[in-house]
Amino acid sequence: MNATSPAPAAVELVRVRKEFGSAVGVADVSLKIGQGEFLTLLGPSGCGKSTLLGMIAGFLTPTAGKIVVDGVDITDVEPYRRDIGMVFQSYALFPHMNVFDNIAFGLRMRKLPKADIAVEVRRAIAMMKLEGFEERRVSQLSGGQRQRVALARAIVIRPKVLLLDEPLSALDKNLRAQMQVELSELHRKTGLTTIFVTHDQGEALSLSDRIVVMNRGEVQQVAAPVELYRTPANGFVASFIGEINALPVARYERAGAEAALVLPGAGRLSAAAPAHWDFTHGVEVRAFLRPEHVRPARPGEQGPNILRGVVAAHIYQGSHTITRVEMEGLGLIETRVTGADIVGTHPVGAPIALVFDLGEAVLLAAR
Ligand SMILES: Nc1ncnc2c1ncn2[C@@H]1O[C@H](COP(=O)(O)OP(=O)(O)OP(=O)(O)O)[C@@H](O)[C@H]1O
Repeated sequence: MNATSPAPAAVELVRVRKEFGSAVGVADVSLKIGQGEFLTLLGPSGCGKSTLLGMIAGFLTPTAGKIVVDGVDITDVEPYRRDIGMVFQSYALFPHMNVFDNIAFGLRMRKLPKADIAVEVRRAIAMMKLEGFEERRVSQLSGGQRQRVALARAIVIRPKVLLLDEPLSALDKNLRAQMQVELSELHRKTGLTTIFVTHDQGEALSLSDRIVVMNRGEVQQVAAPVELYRTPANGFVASFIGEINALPVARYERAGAEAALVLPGAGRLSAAAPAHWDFTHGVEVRAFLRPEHVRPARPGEQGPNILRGVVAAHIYQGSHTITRVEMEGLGLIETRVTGADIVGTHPVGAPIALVFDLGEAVLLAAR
């Protein structure tokens, strides 16, 4: 899906706002969600994700603004009339009912004929791979199975929009990874417009067509995962998505095709300026550089962009090691190297030289 111009909007939020007394939970959010799009609301705790989702579902009334689904203003429509399926972290299933009855609940409320209910429930059961569990009580299921029942219950009504509020956060790491794949498959098979809430950036990056990064009730950036990772719009997004080194404010110098940063007390870094670095010579900028773009210098290596520091810590992560280096004028800088050799070659406290690949940095105007 295109990051800037989604297909015809399935959901449109127009200056949606929610105040709780004097506190602002969601501040004037406008957003178009494309038909069939998998859109994720991502942000730290308290940024307003659940409040925004609650307003789309109809559990919360906006203080101002409008919510439109398939061209119809539903701002004042009761939740159960919105044709929206919802799954929560806590499952919210009926523990005394069996799997079949849990999934059939929404269809019975809609007074569908019994035979149709059986057909639809069987379809949802097959889609969520729950065959054989129809008669089981929910209390006799594992966490992953319960979440699959919750998903089946949400999709069985053939909703216009599927809302998922941290549905995987109660699951352990392996099950979570497996359920991510299942969610992806479910989305592919149903083509349902999906709005997913998470504070887990890895989950957001792997599942979404587009991600909405929120902070303090406000949208910081809306973009496809790769675009968000490579070209974050501001310091908050840069620091929130993936690991990144935020360098101190520096002076930007430009001479022909070469750009340089003069970092007070640390030195100078330079690069062939990428085309999008259109800063004026002499302005103050901040550079953000991922750990994979900072590497230990080879023994005896000379050249530009090499700065020196002292190893502060190693964090061994299996396939790679994150090494933290204390650098004068820069503070702690992280480098990411394959394997664990660096732990032996550069023990904590040893001097180390790092090569900065400045051309890969995200550069933002310092304000
Ligand atoms: N019923 C309420 N009364 C007062 N303040 C509220 C209420 N619900 C939410 N808030 C506030 O609104 C802001 C947004 O909350 P919200 O639950 O939407 O955040 P979130 O991003 O979903 O967080 P989390 O990831 O922790 O669930 C927070 O500052 C929260 O304290």
